[in-house]
Formats: sequence, structure tokens, C-alpha cells
Amino acid sequence: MRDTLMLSKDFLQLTLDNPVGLEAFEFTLGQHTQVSVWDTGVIQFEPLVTYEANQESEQDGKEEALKSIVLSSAVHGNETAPIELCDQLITALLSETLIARHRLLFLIGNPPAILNGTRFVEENLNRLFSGAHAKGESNAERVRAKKLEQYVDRFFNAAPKDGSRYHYDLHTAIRASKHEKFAIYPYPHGAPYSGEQIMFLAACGINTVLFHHEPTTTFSYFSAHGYQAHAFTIELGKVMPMGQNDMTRFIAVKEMLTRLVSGRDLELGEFDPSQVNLYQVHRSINKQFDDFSFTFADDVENFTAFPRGYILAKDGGTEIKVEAESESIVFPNANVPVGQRTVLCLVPAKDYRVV
Ligand SMILES: O=C(O)CCC(=O)N[C@@H](CCC(=O)O)C(=O)O
Ligand SMILES: [Zn+2]
Repeated sequence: MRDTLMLSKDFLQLTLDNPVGLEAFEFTLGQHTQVSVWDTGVIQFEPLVTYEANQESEQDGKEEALKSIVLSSAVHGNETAPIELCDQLITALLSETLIARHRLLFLIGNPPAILNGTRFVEENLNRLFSGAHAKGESNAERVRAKKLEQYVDRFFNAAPKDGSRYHYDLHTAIRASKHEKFAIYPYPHGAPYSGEQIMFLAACGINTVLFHHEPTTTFSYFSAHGYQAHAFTIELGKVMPMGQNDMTRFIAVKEMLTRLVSGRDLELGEFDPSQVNLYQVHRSINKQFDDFSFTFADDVENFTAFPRGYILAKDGGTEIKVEAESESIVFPNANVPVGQRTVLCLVPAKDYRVV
């Protein structure tokens, strides 16, 4: 496997050829990077400079502390643009055209679902984190969620104490969106939002951010809450079949991730709310009955606003109406199990704290 990967530089193909149970192996790239494959779809790149050396040069003002960066894709198997984007970055790293100056962990979330061409095989992986995988009958996604938690734990626990942590969980949305690219900021439990991160997202072309209003069982919340990482679920556009993504739409995000990984200056300005659309989640509407339907059409875009009193959905005969003066909908999906989120309703963010 080691020789196959060193020769082909194609980690995605290796992952798809071994959708479960790939044996761990490692190797070095030149004199600069330690590469460790931990499992199917799990690859770590670590700069071969000791942390102490980094600290010394930091004192000389030359280097910043080592960052630890998780980039995940394919938590939903049919969301292909993030898979292609991460594939390009991994191939560049393996080909040594891109050199990692920070610690990096790539996670290809659900390889069997990629092969299936579906969001998931048995169960939505992105509802199984923070231990939710243990609360029900086991299946492949529950096993994978537990392992992904362990890999994130191992990666962040080996991070230098003073190095910042990041987790960008990359997705694409089922529907088209009025704001093509947007990020979900996991509930921070009263902590302020990071203005620097919001400006980083804006520089990636992700100019819309939703502040979540409660804990969730998503992957980004797991890293944010459990490991104090700057973590986000990032929606890069609309779902497309593999190979049919217009990769020119991801030039800015690829450029900014490349800069981040390679330690180049990010050239971020001060936090400027005029450069971003900031929403807060007003409420999450969870499905109560199998007999659930929306009143609006399947092609209504994310971020469409509805006025107070408008009937958004019917749940077992109960009408669900817009409560605020106006609510914008995101991720409407009637086809989820009872108890799960069918839609998020948003209002413009106000009274938020940014540092
Ligand atoms: O387009 C949709 O309906 C779903 C897109 C998607 O997978 N979104 C994530 C958001 C996770 C979060 O709230 O942080 C998901 O539903 O898992
Ligand atoms: Zn997704």
C-alpha cells in the first residue's frame, strides 16, 4: 500500500479501492514531511521540524507556532466538490508541489457512501458525533463516527499546547442557495465568535455565516466543543456528481487553504461585518410525525425569506408558521427520520460578540 501510494500519489483512489479497513502505514517525503495513513480515508501530514525548533525560531520572530488543521470531506458521500478539492490538495502534498508547514489531518468521512453515490448508506453520519453513535443499534456509519472521533482526538491531543486548532468540515448543499457558499458556526456556549476566522472564510469566498443556537451532533460541533478548535461546517455550493463540479468556483477556497497549510501570509483584514452576511439560527424545526411536508417547492433556494404567519410546513396536520417578522430557511429536507432537523430558520444576527 505504501509503495502504491508513493508511486500513484492518489490517496482518493487508494481509499475507494479499500473502502473499509485499510492497514496503517507511514513514510517520509524528502527531509520535510512525515506522512501517516491511519485508516481508510485518514492521512496525516506533519512537518519534520521539531516543535522545539519551531519555538526557537518563533522567538526569533521567524515562525509562528505549529497549527493543527483538520480538513474533512465526504461526511456525506454524494457531496463531491469537497472530495475533489481535498484530493487536489493531498495530491499536491504527496507530489511535493505543496509543502505542509503545519500539522494536517485529512479525513474522507464515508468512503462506502462515495462508492454508493449517496448521502449515506444506512444513517446520516453527521448526526452521530459527540457520542450519538453509541445511542442505538450499531451500523457502519456508527462505527465510522466513533473512529473519526478517535482520529480527531489523537490528532488534537498530539498538538502543541500553544498551537491553534482548526477543523473545516467541507460539504455541498442539496439545494441551490441565494448565498452560494456559507458556513455554520457551531454553538459556542457563550464564547465570542472569531472575527479572524470569519474574515478567513470571507477570503475563501464564503461570505455568509450562520451562528448555531444550540449544541448539535455534527462533526464540526464535536471539534469545536471538545477540542476548542475553530471548527465550521462549510457549504461550498450545490451537490453535483463526481467529475461534474466546476472547480473554478473553488479557486479562492483552494488558494486560502493552500496558504494556510503552507504557512504563507493569509493577508486578512480586521473583522468587517459589512463584508459578510451574518445570520443566527432562530430555531431548528424537528420532524414530529412521518406525515411531514413543506408548503414550498423543491427548487426554492436556501436563504429564501418568508414573512410572519406564512405556513412553512405541515407536521402530522399541525401548521408550522413563521414566528419572527421574517425567517429565512436553510437545509429544508422533509425526508429525514422523525426527531431529526427538517429545516433551520434564520434571522439576521444581532448582539453577537466577536474577538
Ligand atoms: O443541503 C442540505 O439539506 C444538507 C447539507 C448538509 O449536509 N448540511 C450539514 C450541516 C451541518 C451543520 O448544521 O453544521 C448537515 O446537514 O449535516
Ligand atoms: Zn453535507
